[in-house]
Amino acid sequence: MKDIYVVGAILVRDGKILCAQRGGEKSLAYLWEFPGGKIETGETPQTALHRELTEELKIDVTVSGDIFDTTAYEYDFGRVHLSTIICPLNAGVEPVLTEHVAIKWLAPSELDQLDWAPADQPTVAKLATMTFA
Ligand SMILES: Nc1nc2c([nH]c(=O)n2[C@H]2C[C@H](O)[C@@H](COP(=O)(O)OP(=O)(O)OP(=O)(O)O)O2)c(=O)[nH]1
Repeated sequence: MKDIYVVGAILVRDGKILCAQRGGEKSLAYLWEFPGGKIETGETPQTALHRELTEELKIDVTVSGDIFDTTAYEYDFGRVHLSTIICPLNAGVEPVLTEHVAIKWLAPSELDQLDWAPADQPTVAKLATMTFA
């Protein structure tokens, strides 16, 4: 099975977390995820995430945190290893949707209202018990 290394951002603002909905033409259509993508050769999770957030959401975010969580899930197309990093988002910085069909800002305890990609579910459960300033 192919191993796919992915990094996702837990973008936090005003105590809420940004949730992004995948498009209908992609794999895992319409499921919710953390914005991000595949780590390319020569990239660290942090540099890959900075690149992906610039490409996907047109935001310039300082990605300096450590890995918050790593999960693995075997999809029919490969085994996704998803690492997530918490990134504070400054007030006034507005994401622009270029790939996702919707975004929502939810409190940690509200995250389970959405239909998350399977690889994300353990991380969502871990976040659900937390509070962010
Ligand atoms: N960005 C992101 N990808 C995730 C999450 N959870 C999860 O299973 N994935 C999967 C979807 C994709 O198979 C892969 C990320 O690839 P990508 O973001 O670079 O590419 P993509 O959505 O266009 O997917 P693909 O068409 O290449 O399969 O990881 C998540 O929270 N964020």
